Amino acid sequence: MRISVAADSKDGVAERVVAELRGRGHEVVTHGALNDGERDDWAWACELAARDVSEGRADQAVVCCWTGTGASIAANKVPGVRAALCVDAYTADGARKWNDANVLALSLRLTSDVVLAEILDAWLAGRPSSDAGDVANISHLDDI
Ligand SMILES: O=C(CO)[C@H](O)[C@H](O)COP(=O)(O)O
Repeated sequence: MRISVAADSKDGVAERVVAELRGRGHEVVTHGALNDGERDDWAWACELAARDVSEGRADQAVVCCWTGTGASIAANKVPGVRAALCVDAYTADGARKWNDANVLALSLRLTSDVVLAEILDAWLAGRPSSDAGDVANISHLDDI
């Protein structure tokens, strides 16, 4: 897959996200602090990654900030994006299975290297279940 990754800092697991995805064979596009000289602004960088998904330049995105909250809020402002802040593999699996989430939000502070690998395994293996059809019940909010 082609996956956009945004972060407002290289702290924590930011660069590890990119390495883990590339190591799994994915094509990675980076935004924000992951690119030398680019803005280290979470709202700006995470919007870019989310727009890559909504405008078809990426299949999925991973958005990161220190807490993960701003990253998820910024991404969820973009129409067609369903960003889920995931703290463990169970949440990541549920986000794909039940919410058909297309953007993974992570906390750079909270996510350890080990948990990151578990989250990515679950996220990348996850497929929307029939329950994910409930997502249609919120799609009208994209127009607001
Ligand atoms: O977690 C975040 C937003 O949700 C940011 O990473 C945190 O606020 C730090 O940002 P800044 O370096 O701009 O103060």
